[in-house]
Amino acid sequence: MLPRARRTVRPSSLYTLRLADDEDEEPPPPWAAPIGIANSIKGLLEAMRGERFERKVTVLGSTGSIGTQTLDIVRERPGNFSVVGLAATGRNLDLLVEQTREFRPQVVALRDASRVDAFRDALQRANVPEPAHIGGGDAAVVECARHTDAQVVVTGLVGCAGLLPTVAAIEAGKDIALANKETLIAGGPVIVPLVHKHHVWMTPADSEHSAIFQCLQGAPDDALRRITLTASGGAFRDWDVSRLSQVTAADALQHPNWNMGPKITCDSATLMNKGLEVIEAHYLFGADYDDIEVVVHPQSIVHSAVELQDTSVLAQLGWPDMRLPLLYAMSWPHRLRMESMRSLNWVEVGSLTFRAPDRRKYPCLDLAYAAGRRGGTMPAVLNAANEVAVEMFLKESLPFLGIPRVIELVMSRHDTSGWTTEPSLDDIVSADKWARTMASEVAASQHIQA
Ligand SMILES: NC(=O)C1=CN([C@@H]2O[C@H](COP(=O)(O)OP(=O)(O)OC[C@H]3O[C@@H](n4cnc5c(N)ncnc54)[C@H](OP(=O)(O)O)[C@@H]3O)[C@@H](O)[C@H]2O)C=CC1
Ligand SMILES: CC(=O)[C@@H](O)[C@H](O)COP(=O)(O)O
Ligand SMILES: [Mn+2]
Repeated sequence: MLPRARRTVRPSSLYTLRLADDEDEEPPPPWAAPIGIANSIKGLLEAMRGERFERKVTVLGSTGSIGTQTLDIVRERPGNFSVVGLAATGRNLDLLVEQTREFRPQVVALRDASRVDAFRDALQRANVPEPAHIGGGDAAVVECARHTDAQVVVTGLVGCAGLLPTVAAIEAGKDIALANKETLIAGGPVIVPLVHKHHVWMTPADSEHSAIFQCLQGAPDDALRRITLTASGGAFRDWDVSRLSQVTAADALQHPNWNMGPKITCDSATLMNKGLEVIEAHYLFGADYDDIEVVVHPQSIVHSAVELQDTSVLAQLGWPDMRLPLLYAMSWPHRLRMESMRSLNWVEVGSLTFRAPDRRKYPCLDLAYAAGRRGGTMPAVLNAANEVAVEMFLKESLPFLGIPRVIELVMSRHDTSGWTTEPSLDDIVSADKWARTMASEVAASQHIQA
């Protein structure tokens, strides 16, 4: 058996990125190996060159929960951040116009091309100068993601729709502040090597992965022994499992601690969000699935923890406020002060409690572990089936308990002949497409609806 250190942190971990050797490249110099040294060198070089820390940012999903909080950061730290591009669907035109007025992006993309004319009209009515580029459709979102001037792309759009824009941004040499976890779940086998190839940084904005990332600063890259992801337990954490057959979308959207978009809020209620985060942690930190555990922590103050080889446990704490992980993802390795962010008050927090997740109540968690362990295109299939099932549940055309049933059936029908653990982007995109069709069919069946 391999020593534990070798099993837990593989060289494919994203944080050996610039340190990892491409096959035809020199192996990394010994000084480059520990993450802490690499971080301080990056920050030190900037300081030695007398550079002011400034980053040009593109925000994909600018009108959503992640997008608006990212722009709150830009608003509060204009000396450090400026906006190059904004992308949204075009559903919320007023907000997009207001963001264009305030942040003066060079490029705005509307996924719904039919909204472009209305956007131009609204800009004119509001006396807002037109950005240099306005585009519509999926291709425009991809163009926005790779627009020349941006250094960092914050991925705040929802679902696997983030995959191709993220690939384009990486290929264009942008650093990625990753909120859109579905992209890494589905595309991990392609995204991880691509990040290495293009020597970009992918910093996690998801609160748990940001916590892990923060705890690993300064640790040698073979130091990680185990990851503990904390879960709030979602809307139904205090509900008896017997009541879940009756719950509505409105019930599922009552998150106890976080104010987020509808899709992720529903994922929190099924614990699929945590399942997706297990797979996300696997790709980001190179940890084996056996070394990633989930605990329910109803207060959402401890955002996750790592155990190091010597059993020392490091955790990151803070109020449930996404601006902190977003700020760190955008400014790493710097630490910027935000006056609007409140210091943690230990006495106000009072007690921190932890318990094991009820696996009967949350079958999505085990489905995600199974998909992650299978690897290849199975996580893409899990994710796509979940996206379809959640959308149907939110439209009240699928019962809550139908969500895991749909996912399990679609996974069981995924053709694994000619199986590869290293699928291409095309393989992933077709698996995603197949799973969506299959999920819609399966979800309509009497057996699932019962
Ligand atoms: N919210 C949070 O606190 C957290 C979110 N995440 C992840 O971040 C991502 C975003 O979540 P959240 O902000 O809650 O979602 P929201 O639903 O609040 O916002 C989604 C945003 O993406 C836009 N959008 C959706 N699809 C597309 C597309 N195909 N092309 C361009 N823009 C698109 C929406 O535009 P429009 O407004 O026009 O519809 C909106 O601006 C998800 O992957 C989620 O899992 C991770 C951790 C925490
Ligand atoms: C804020 C964030 O990162 C979310 O992913 C959050 O973790 C959701 O809460 P749950 O712990 O309920 O999934
Ligand atoms: Mn999270």
